[in-house]
Amino acid sequence: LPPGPAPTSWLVGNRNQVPRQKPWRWFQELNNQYGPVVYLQMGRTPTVVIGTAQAAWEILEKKSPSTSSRPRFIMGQEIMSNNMRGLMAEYGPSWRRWRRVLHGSFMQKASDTYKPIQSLESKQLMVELTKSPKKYREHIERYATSVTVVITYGRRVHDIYTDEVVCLNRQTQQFLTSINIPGKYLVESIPALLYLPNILTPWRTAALKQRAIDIEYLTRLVKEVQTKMENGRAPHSFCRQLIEDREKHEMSELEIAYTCGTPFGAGVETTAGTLASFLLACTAFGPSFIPKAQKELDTVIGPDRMPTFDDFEDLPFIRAVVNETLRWRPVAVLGGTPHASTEDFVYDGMFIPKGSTIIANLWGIHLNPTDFPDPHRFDPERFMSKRDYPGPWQHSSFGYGRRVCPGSNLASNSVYINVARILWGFNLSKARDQNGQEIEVDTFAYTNGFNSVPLPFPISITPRSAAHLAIIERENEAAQEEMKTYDS
Ligand code: HEM
Repeated sequence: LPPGPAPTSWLVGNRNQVPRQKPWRWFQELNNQYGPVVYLQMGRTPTVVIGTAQAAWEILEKKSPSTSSRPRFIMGQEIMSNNMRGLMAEYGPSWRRWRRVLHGSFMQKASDTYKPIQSLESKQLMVELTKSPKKYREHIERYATSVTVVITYGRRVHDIYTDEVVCLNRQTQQFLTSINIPGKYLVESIPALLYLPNILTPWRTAALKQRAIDIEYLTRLVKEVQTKMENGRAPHSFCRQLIEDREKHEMSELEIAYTCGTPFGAGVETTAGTLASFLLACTAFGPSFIPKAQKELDTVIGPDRMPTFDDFEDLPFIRAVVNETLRWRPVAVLGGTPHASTEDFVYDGMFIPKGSTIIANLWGIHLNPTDFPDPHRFDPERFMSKRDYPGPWQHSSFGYGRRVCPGSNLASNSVYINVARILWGFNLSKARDQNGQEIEVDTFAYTNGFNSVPLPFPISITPRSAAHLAIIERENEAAQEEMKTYDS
């Protein structure tokens, strides 16, 4: 077996040693102490923590036929979701069908068809940042949410606090996060408890209640799209596509409903959190990279128009800023949902048993000084030349193997277009207090959740010039006209 700390007891193994707060830091320490692959015993489940890009690539990419399943999530997947959420599904025919559908709608070429709405929503984000810069967090969340809901159901989101779809989805995600905490429920370690009657299992009741709420609103949203299709008023959307291709994919109405819930669950907090990290990096490290970024933008774009997707190839430094943002503070800090092995195998002389939970700790992988010297420093220059690093992106933000993030193109496009435009249009620096002193920010102040996103921080965001402001306003006016089609 790989090396690791001794378990504290036969029954719970190492479970009680795992810190409740930011366990990724402890995992990083273990990898520093024991090596790139560490073994833990979580209850009865063998668990492997990977701490380097190379080991993660070898295990999760090269051995992907045996390492692409998920651990059992009894509360979140089996009870609350009746095994309907593909993200937590075990590797098998039903996951494959779900994944094929997502590929068809989100990978490479398909994701290009969403660029127009990403561009339009980004123009609204720009104008919102001019009007109420202190509410930057609300604005980037509205951007990420509205793009997701337009793509999924063909309708916009104007207010993230009152929109019904957003509130219901948020409740679902919060419930899911609150029950998917390792060690919280005994039934996760002793599945035989599932056979007890309902009266003896009160933990089941709340999860079943949430399941009923989810089924009601997820199916209602699909029916709304169906009605719009019948009336000839449904813009193109993921949901409409699924309804049209229903027979080809052999999906039930409920499967369509849950599949449509996927982009919200996986794509909103990740995208908004990454953009928040970008703004935090601007606040903490701005003078070291913003001048170079703005010089590139001024040379290639100039002050008379905003950057677009067509400028992507001509903006190498902006692309480097995007990659560095994804590396510097990986939002899916533990590599997203863990993988699970479906066969015994040997890696570098170490035995990995079938049924192991495998965690690719992105905190350790991205903050490994061998691959990224001075790793906590935000430095886009790392991405200006090709380095010896496994995989297509030179970072590991989107995970590995057959489970690699199917929304990676959509997400990268959102990060690119907003990073390019925000750097083009705004001066970004530390906010100042009443005495005119700069307010320092803490680049480690992040949430403890499944996704780790920056806690609120102050930042100064002001238009670079009157000319930039005029273009931001003009572009937004035209964008609002174009987006009306999603409001009917
Ligand atoms: C910056 C934004 C994003 C980041 C950093 C990110 C990262 C990740 C990571 C690390 C995984 C786990 C991969 C693995 O298991 O090895 C994942 C899975 C996933 N992501 Fe993303 N993601 C982002 C945005 C999105 C978006 C916009 C979507 C919308 C379609 C999406 C959909 C998914 C789905 C469905 C999975 C589960 C795949 C499966 O289990 O087969 N993600 N993502």
